[in-house]
Amino acid sequence: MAWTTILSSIGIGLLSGLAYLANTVYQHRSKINQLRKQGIPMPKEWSWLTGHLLVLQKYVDKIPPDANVNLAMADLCKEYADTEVFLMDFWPVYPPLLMVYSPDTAVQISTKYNLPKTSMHLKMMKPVAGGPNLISMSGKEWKVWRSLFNPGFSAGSMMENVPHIVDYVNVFCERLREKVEGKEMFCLDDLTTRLTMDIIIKVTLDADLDYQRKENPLATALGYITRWHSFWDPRILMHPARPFIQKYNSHVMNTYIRKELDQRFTELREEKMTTEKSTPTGRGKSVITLALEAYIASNQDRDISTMTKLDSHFAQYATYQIRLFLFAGNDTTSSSIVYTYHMLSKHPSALATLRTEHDAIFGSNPSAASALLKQNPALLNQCPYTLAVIKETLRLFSPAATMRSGQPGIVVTDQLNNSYPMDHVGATIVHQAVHLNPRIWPRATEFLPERFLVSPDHPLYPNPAAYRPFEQGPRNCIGQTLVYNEMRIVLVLTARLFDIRPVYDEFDARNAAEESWVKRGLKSVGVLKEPLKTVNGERAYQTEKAGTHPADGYPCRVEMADWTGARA
Ligand code: HEM
Repeated sequence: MAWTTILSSIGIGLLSGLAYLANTVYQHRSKINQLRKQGIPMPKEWSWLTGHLLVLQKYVDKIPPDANVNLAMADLCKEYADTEVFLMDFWPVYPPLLMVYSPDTAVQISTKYNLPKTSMHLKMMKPVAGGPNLISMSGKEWKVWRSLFNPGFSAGSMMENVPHIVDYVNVFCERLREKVEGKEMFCLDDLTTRLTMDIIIKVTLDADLDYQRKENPLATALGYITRWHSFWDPRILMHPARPFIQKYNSHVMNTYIRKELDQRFTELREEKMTTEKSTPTGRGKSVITLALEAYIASNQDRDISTMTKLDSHFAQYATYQIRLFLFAGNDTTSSSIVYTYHMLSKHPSALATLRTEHDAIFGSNPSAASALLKQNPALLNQCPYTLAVIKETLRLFSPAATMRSGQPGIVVTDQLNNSYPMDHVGATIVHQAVHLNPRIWPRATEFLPERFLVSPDHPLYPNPAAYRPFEQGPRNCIGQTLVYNEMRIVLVLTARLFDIRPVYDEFDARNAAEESWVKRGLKSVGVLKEPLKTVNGERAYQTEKAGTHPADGYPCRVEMADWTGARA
């Protein structure tokens, strides 16, 4: 009797669970079905069970297994060239999203309505930041933290960082020289990631890690978190080891940052107690300093001598933001530096124009540029072609995108004036697609830095709404001035000294030679397939590794350049 009761209770529990699940699926999919009936453009292979998940998979299968999912999405976008907006039902993996690559619709989402972030943002960014952060926050909470950090990332503040960046780039040059001497093949991505890590840690924590020369627990922990992070790849997201690895490294990062916060707080407190000024002087506005100044300012009613330690809630939130800066400021910039070298190696005439510009601004001796930049950081602003090269690289290889939540009553329109109600759907602006939109960009796939230098009446002049590597509107990237400075300094100090070229053929041949005989045998009888190695003919495709690192870390060789330029 007791058994029958237990079994029937389990049965009823299971049935109720199934009924709840079926009802949730039905409720969700019927909303999409309704939009389908209203004629909202979307792939027709929609299913009540899987939505559009399998549709995207078809495109993912056409690119290498480690390629960035946005490259597959950009391919799918081409099928909606008339509207430049279509719906993808990714639920339950992601919310259903309008895929947008029309500049005008993008402006409505980012600027006109400034739609909030989705609940997925916190979920996706939590392993990286540890908790709520500038990327995931919305509304008032976001505004408070953003205004707190805006001055620290201002153009003026960033100019103050130029001398530090020059020092780190000089170490990067030394490392490149070692590679020249060693005549070895190496992964450029590793060197640039260490460089950008040194820079972002200096700007954020005011600390010198010298990570280009030696290991450091903070940088290593962030490296692990990044390697075990993905916005899409189920092989990483569902890996059973992932939560443990991330938890451990999260702890390492929190401990390190908390120690820095406490130490800097004690310094600021002592400084404040011994000076009359309310804000400390003599220290650059590093992110950590700004956060602490705000904390002290918000406690002005308290006697500073009684504030012996940081409020733990504040310290926790400040740690999340600092972790975000370290993540956001490292990988994206490092990949972008690699892609700039890649473009220059493919376009020798652009490289020559860039070098000529550097000769004109910094004189014919490349080694003199460091000292000149330190003396007068504003010289960076006299290099328009250098900036154009960077902008064009970021157009062709954008490392990010934006996702926003829907809102009841919001309706966006496409270029044909079709309406898209956003009551139940969010939106993603697909940067890789908007930047290659052939309706907007003449010769869209070509590397033409001059498009950023021509006057508005020139056919190449870009539509400002179509160029959005850092997004637009109030939620644009806080770090963009830092990125432009960093990348310009790297080019000024390296482009005339080194010739860097990719050596994927050599890398692939070496790997093939080292392949086990079992693998070779299985390939020869067709059991194992040779994996795809290019996307649209590009071997250095963007991968799923956070920050869209180039495939296989960009194997390359470097030689001293025989540029004589102005000296000739
Ligand atoms: C090439 C390098 C970079 C690119 C392409 C890039 C791109 C972007 C994009 C597209 C967004 C909007 C994301 C969204 O809407 O969800 C964003 C936001 C953000 N980025 Fe960057 N970023 C870069 C480097 C940096 C750096 C160096 C920092 C330094 C701290 C940084 C910090 C942030 C932060 C904090 C946000 C959130 C801003 C907010 O919502 O208020 N990024 N970035």
